[in-house]
Amino acid sequence: MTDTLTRLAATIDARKAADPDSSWTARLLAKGPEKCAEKFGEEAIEAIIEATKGDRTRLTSEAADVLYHLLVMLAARDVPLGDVLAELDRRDGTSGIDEKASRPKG
Ligand SMILES: N=c1c2ncn([C@@H]3O[C@H](COP(=O)(O)OP(=O)(O)OP(=O)(O)O)[C@@H](O)[C@H]3O)c2ncn1[C@@H]1O[C@H](COP(=O)(O)O)[C@@H](O)[C@H]1O
Repeated sequence: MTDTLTRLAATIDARKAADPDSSWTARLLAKGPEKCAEKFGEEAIEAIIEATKGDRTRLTSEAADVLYHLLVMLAARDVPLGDVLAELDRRDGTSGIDEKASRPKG
């Protein structure tokens, strides 16, 4: 899973210098980070719709779209996937319930 995402992130990074006529990623990146973020939001909503309906096949496909567009959005803002994975590693073993309870009240 991580290998797949790392490979895809590297492909997306390489597309920063590609021709928008031959690469969908390059075309998306050329539209700017705001458009990439908007596109990610659209894909997330499509995944939400399929999750709500309960169609596992369509949800799988939409989830793949979400992950691809998440990586494009991160690339558009020069946030390395490695930083996100490191943040997940940092959280590993900390229950969300415990983390929430430890937040300052107010
Ligand atoms: N994983 C993907 C990937 N997932 C989705 N898409 C494209 O994202 C686009 C989404 O377009 P739309 O907005 O029309 O999507 P949609 O939601 O399906 O369409 P509607 O419901 O809105 O009609 C489609 O053209 C998909 O083909 C992707 N394009 C590229 N990749 C990966 O990126 C690599 C590089 O691609 P290029 O940059 O095109 O060389 C590829 O080898 C793939 O590994």
